[in-house]
Amino acid sequence: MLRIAVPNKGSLSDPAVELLREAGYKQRRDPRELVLVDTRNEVEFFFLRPRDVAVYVGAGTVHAGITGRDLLLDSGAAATEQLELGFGASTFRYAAAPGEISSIEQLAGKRVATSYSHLVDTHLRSFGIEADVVRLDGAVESSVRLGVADAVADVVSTGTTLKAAGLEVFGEPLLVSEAILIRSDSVEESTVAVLTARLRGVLMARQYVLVDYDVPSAFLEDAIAITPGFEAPTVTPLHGSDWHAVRVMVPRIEMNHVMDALYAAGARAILTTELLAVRV
Ligand SMILES: Nc1ncnc2c1ncn2[C@@H]1O[C@H](COP(=O)(O)OP(=O)(O)OP(=O)(O)O)[C@@H](O)[C@H]1O
Ligand SMILES: O=P(O)(O)OC[C@H]1O[C@H](OP(=O)(O)OP(=O)(O)O)[C@H](O)[C@@H]1O
Ligand SMILES: [Mg+2]
Repeated sequence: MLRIAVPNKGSLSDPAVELLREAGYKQRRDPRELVLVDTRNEVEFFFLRPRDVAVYVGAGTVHAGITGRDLLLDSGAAATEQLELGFGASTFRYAAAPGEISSIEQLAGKRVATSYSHLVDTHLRSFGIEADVVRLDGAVESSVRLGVADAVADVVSTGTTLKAAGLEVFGEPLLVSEAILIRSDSVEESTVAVLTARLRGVLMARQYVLVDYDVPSAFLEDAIAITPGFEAPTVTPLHGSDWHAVRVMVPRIEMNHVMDALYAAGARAILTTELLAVRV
């Protein structure tokens, strides 16, 4: 049975559960449940701390998991990024009190507080900088005000937490992160092929809509130029008339522009439909 690790709390937990549910997997209703067996899909889900997901997957006792790229890199686990999941976006950045430290070089000899000590150690070493990395469990933004560190390295999403702590980012981001599906290095890629295809299918269904329209044959090529689709749109002649029906996938964010352009090009009966899941 395939074993999958899922964050049991924090910002990745709800979107991860929602994604798996949309992909047809049974998911827990009670946040206290730690294990859930989906017999229909032959999958066992383990709800673990976000930081521990990569550790279990790296050990190979769990085949795959959902975590953040930043957490995977910090763990140093023997696991590989398999698929970007389109949520939990963040950057990982250095920050300090304004005017105190404004470049990575100035961190030499200073104390840097973080919950991601491996990631920060590795980054500083790659710049040849010797600094004292202070490992904290969370809420690292308070460490400067409380005199435990001179700078922090932490997850930044909206920047609200940093601002409230009176800190400003400096230097280039250490990395750009988002939620990812990871696979243990000790399992074949084929082990997680169905899981990956299902998740990719949900992500595509979220990004695309299905557009149907009728168009006079004389304007068919103009309309197809507006909606080229992935490979080619499905084109069907309409019975007893000089019109064609077209069905094509369109990126959701372009949907309204595409409908306007199709109408202007002579298309009519333009319908847009939500997709539930996709395999391409
Ligand atoms: N405010 C946020 N917006 C988007 N993603 C975030 C945010 N905070 C954290 N993340 C992402 O979520 C993951 C960390 O999850 P989270 O902070 O929920 O777990 P944790 O810090 O291990 O647990 P906890 O905060 O409960 O101690 C990282 O991949 C991080 O990039
Ligand atoms: O840029 P923002 O939108 O303000 O979000 C970033 C904050 O979110 C995370 O904290 P979390 O809630 O996970 O608490 P933690 O520090 O205890 O992990 C992260 O560690 C930052 O503190
Ligand atoms: Mg956190």
